[in-house]
Amino acid sequence: MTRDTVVKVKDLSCISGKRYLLKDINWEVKKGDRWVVFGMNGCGKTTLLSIIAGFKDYSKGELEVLGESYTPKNTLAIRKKIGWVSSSFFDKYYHQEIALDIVLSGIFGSLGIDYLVTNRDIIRAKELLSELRLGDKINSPFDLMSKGEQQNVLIARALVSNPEILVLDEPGTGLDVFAREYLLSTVKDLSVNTDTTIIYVTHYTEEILDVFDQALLLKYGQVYAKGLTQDIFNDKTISSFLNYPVRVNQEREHYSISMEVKSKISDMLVRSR
Ligand SMILES: Nc1ncnc2c1ncn2[C@@H]1O[C@H](COP(=O)(O)OP(=O)(O)OP(=O)(O)O)[C@@H](O)[C@H]1O
Repeated sequence: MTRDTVVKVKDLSCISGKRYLLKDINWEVKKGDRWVVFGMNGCGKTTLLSIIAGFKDYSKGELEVLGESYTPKNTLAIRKKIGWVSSSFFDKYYHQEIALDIVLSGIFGSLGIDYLVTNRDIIRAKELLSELRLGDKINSPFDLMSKGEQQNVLIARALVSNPEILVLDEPGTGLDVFAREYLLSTVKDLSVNTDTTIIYVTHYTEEILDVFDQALLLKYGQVYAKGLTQDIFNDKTISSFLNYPVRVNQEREHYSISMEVKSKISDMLVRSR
C-alpha cells in the first residue's frame, strides 16, 4: 500500500524584491516520514517551513499540505494539524503573552487564543509545561523567559494539539543539556510509537538521529540533494555541499561531522595592535 503524501511542494519559489529566498523547490513528504533538513545560515530553511506550516506566503509554484492547498478558509484547520516549533518565527510575534496562552494557541493553529478553550485543553497544556520543567512559569510573559524556556514553551505549543505533522525548526537551540536530550528522546519515541510525520531542521549533526532516515539539503534557496540520509551524509556529498573538506561519521545513534577550521580573526586582531 502506498502511503499518503502529506506535504507536496512543486516548483515553489519565494521572492522578496528581486531576490529568490527559495527557487523551484520540489519535495514530497509521505505520512510517517522522518526528514532532517540541513543547510547553512540563510539558505531558506525557516522560509520553507514557515510556508509549509501556513504562516508565510509564497510567490510561485504549488503547495499541498494534508491533501489541500491553503486558502483563507482552511488555513487554521490545516495549521491545527501541524505542530510547528520555530523560535526564529515566533520570537517576532510573542512578547507579553504568557506561557499557558501560547501553548493553548497551538490547539487553534493561531498565534493567540481567539477561540473558546476547554478545561481539558488547559489541563493538557499545563501538563505539557510541567513535563518540560515549566510548571512554575505558566503565567510568565514570553519576553521574561530565558531562551531555553521560550523554546520549551514553543515545543509544548507544537505538541498540545497532538499533531499529524511535526515541523521542528532548530528545536534544540538554547536548550540545556537535559532539555535537549529530553526533546530528542520525545522525537525518537514519537517516531517509534506513532505515525507522526516529522521534519527536523538542525545545524547540529549530533541531533541527526538514526530515525531521520531521509534528508533534504538546501543551499542558496534551492534543493541541493534529497534522499536517504545514509546516501547523503557521507564525506563526499557533505564536503561538496559545504564546499569544505569534512569527515562524516555515523555514531551509534546519530551522525557527526568533523572538520579543521582555522580562524584568521585572532591574527587580524594581533596584527592591528
Ligand atoms: N521577510 C523577508 N524579507 C526579505 N528577506 C528575508 C525575509 N525573511 C528572510 N529573509 C532572508 O531570506 C534568507 C533565508 O532566511 P531563512 O530564515 O529562511 O534562512 P535559514 O536557512 O532558516 O537560516 P538560519 O540557519 O540562519 O536560521 C536570509 O538571507 C534572510 O535574510
